[in-house]
Amino acid sequence: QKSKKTLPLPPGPRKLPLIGNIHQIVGSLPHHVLRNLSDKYGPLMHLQLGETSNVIVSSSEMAKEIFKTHDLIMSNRPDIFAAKILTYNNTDIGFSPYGSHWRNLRKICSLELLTVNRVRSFRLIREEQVSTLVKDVMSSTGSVINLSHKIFSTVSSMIVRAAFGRNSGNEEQEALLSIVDDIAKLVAVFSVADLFPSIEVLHAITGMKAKLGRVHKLSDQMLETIIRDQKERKARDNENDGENLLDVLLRIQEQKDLGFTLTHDHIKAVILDVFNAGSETSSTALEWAMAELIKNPSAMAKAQAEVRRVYKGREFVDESEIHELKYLSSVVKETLRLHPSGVFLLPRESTERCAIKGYEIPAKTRIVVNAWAIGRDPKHWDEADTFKPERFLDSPIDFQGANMNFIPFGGGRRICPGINFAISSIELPLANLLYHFDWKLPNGITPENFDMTEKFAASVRISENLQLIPIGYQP
Ligand code: HEM
Repeated sequence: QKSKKTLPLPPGPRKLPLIGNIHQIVGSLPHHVLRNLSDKYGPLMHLQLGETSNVIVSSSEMAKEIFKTHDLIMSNRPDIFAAKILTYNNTDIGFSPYGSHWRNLRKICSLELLTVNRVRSFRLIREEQVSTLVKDVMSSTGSVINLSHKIFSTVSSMIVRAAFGRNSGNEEQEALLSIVDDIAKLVAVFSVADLFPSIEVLHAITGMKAKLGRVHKLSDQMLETIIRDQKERKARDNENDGENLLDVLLRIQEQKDLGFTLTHDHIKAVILDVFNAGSETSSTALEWAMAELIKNPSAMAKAQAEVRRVYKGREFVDESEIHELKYLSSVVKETLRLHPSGVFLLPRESTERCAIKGYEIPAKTRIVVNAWAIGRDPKHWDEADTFKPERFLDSPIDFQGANMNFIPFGGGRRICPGINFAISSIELPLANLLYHFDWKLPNGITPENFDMTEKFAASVRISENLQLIPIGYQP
């Protein structure tokens, strides 16, 4: 829809001088706050937050306008101070401005780094980590365990090993994951200074600048050590145990016919992206899948019956038959519909003005898509708030962003390039947790009063850690 004359901005609540609508969005669960506001002002809503102009998208029809009709001019990311410092001046994939550098990195992802074959090549790593998880849980059968911790450590170990191979020691891994956790919190934190870009000194006054500088220095030192060690090891051992992600990037860097330069900093930025984009998101999804199955015993029984039938008599659920677990795969989809790991995906920024449904979207508007609200829209989902994996059983809806009612991985040009990686890291541990164990709630808690309250952190997680009792299952 092209129009020359300036149209009105999308509707939104009344704005106060200077702060605009900031006071209206403060609340513990911003995805709920924004959905409630959108119920009043519409699925394309304008909010002025300090100096920044924002459009909040809360329906699949409007998401289609962003990710399909206007995808080309909606594929930039806003400049976020924390991200800029931590991602080597936005030279990673996730925060890179739309342009040739970003295109080069995406090409590396789709041809080398995150291809189906590459993800498949990490099968052994996943199976080993999940086997460690099963043994660990088995040793506590009958007593209460903190399953959330075990899930996070399993998924992160899979990612660390895929990135750096088998040799990174436990201490190094712990230190790295703690930095990644700090980074996630710093980027997720609602930074007032980002809403007033003209007042640069705010970043220093709020203490953000110093904090970011410290974390960046630590993460940089750690990446330097890992890269140096890996180069030395390759030169020394000449081992050939399959390429990890860092190997791939170092090899590509050497290629002379690339047509662009992949610098040392770019490699660090991309590796950091894989951790930041991959570990918390996949762990959170797995945690919610277990929580929903505990809350819904009949879905749990169906998922367990399926995996116990397909893997009957086997000691371990490996990846050989995992594609046959149709119900399990629907459980993962239904989990991501109700609990997308990034409730607002990653913010976009328009590069040119455009018109959507008769409203003006000026250039440099931040576009925030409430994927959580879209996944629960009663206009498109029957019993929208109910966990019903069956709805995906005979449905063609996949993760690739073709159906705008289901966009946990985003859509358009900037859709998540790690979908295969993510789904493999969620399905295998889930299948094993269901095959080897029955699960009970402690202290007289029943599925009915099991608390599913959310908390807003780096991603939206279940408020309390999953405290559950595993009971070893013998076929
Ligand atoms: C359940 C797990 C995951 C979820 C829900 C998820 C979701 C997302 C979303 C919503 C975006 C923004 C897309 C957009 O702007 O339209 C994104 C971007 C991204 N994701 Fe994922 N992701 C997951 C796992 C992973 C994994 C495992 C990796 C890598 C191994 C990864 C790598 C990335 C990267 C590099 C980007 C930036 C893409 C760009 O800006 O061009 N993600 N992800």
